[in-house]
Amino acid sequence: MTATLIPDPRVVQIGIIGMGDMGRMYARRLSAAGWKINACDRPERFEKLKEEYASNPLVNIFENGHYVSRLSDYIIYSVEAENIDSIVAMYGPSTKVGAVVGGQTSCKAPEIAAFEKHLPADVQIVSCHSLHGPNVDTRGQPLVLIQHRASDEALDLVRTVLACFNSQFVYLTATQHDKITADTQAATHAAFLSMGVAWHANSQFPWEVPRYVGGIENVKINISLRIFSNKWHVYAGLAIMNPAAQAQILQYAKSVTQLFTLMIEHKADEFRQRIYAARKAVFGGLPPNHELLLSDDLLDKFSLSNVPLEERTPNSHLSLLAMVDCWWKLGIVPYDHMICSTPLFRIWLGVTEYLFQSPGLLDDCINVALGNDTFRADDLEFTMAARSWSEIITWGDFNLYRRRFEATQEYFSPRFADATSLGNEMIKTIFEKTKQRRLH
Ligand SMILES: NC(=O)C1=CN([C@@H]2O[C@H](COP(=O)(O)OP(=O)(O)OC[C@H]3O[C@@H](n4cnc5c(N)ncnc54)[C@H](OP(=O)(O)O)[C@@H]3O)[C@@H](O)[C@H]2O)C=CC1
Ligand SMILES: O=C(O)C(=O)Cc1ccc(O)cc1
Repeated sequence: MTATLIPDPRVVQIGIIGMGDMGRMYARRLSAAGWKINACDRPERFEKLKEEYASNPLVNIFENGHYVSRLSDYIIYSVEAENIDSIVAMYGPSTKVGAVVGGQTSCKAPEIAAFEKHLPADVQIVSCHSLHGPNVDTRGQPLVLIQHRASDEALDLVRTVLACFNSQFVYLTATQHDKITADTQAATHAAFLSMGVAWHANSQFPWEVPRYVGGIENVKINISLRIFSNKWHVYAGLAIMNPAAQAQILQYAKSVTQLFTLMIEHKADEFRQRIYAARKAVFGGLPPNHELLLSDDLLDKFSLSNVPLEERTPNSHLSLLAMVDCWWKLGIVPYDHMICSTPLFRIWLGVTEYLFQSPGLLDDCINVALGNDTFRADDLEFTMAARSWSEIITWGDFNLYRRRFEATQEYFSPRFADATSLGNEMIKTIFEKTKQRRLH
């Protein structure tokens, strides 16, 4: 074992290239645990970043990734997925001899390809992915480690450094990672992105609208706003750069369109049979009388709305019916991926389970979908939004994705602070509640 691989904070230096939301979160937690950090963002941010970290003696800011790379024993690229190749091409050849390199991007195929292409042969590759956003408590959350081109000692180094997160390590190959995260994240994000765009298109702030009152509606609103408060490229990257994700978003849009068409054609039997078949495929394997992941009481606590609960209107829940239909059509059993799931996915699965497994609720929802026009205009906009996201992602158009995302982001931005703090509470409560089931 070389000296650079001794996992000792007095010897090992950690490099972080990209001091955005995730890079900063890593720098904060790792330096708090005593690790010495060398970090940079774009050269034009050098002075400001240096000033910002002046009071933290364990975080040394450098002008660019060359300086970070030549000094550090374990380097994490925490940059936009779209730019990973050009950034590794730039700084990779400056990597310290024998160092370990990894990345935080959400789709590993392009990241690993960039490492293989641009890193010197003596450099080892152990990649990582924290399966949660930067403001979530890292404790107990899945943290994927990918020992791609690396000795067991190199993996040990990464494990020792990241141990201070108290996350749950999940060991995968890059290919397994991309398949599983596509299954958990792609269609989940498509659903929430479509809700946001649909509300925007209808000029609604849903928390002001009486028909969006109640537990499930709270989740839709909080999570959708949470996604729109994040950076567009996080979602664009993992959807556009992961081919498995593209196929799933396409299927989600198809499920939404086909179910909506059956609704407006009043094809009640066909609609009902299809939903029941989807329920059997996705939830049929659960033991009888299993405990639900979520309850309405729990979800009612997290509301942005002042509208009284008594005014609750039953919803067609097209977004949720289509989610289960989509899982069924793709042969995905979402419970298989709990060990590698993000908070949003767990919540979304909890809500779908609640709708499909609470006695009577699914039939109420099917009846509303077929016979009640209250949500027709919303469902029409939702269908169009789902189709539009799917097209943008299929075309791989980052610019159009950004424009579509940022227009709706701006519309909702006044409520992001409230939605984020409520969303954090919701994630914390639901995380505690679902701990048992999550790990099985
Ligand atoms: N946010 C999240 O919830 C999660 C994100 N991820 C992934 O982690 C990665 C980082 O995400 P996040 O922190 O949210 O995104 P940010 O946009 O906040 O951070 C990326 C940072 O890298 C900077 N950067 C770009 N080019 C360079 C360069 N040449 N040298 C140094 N820095 C550079 C960016 O600058 P500029 O903005 O000017 O381009 C930006 O400050 C992404 O790949 C994302 O998909 C993974 C898990 C969760
Ligand atoms: O929980 C989610 O799905 C999020 O939206 C946060 C997120 C975004 C990107 C990732 O690669 C991992 C987590």
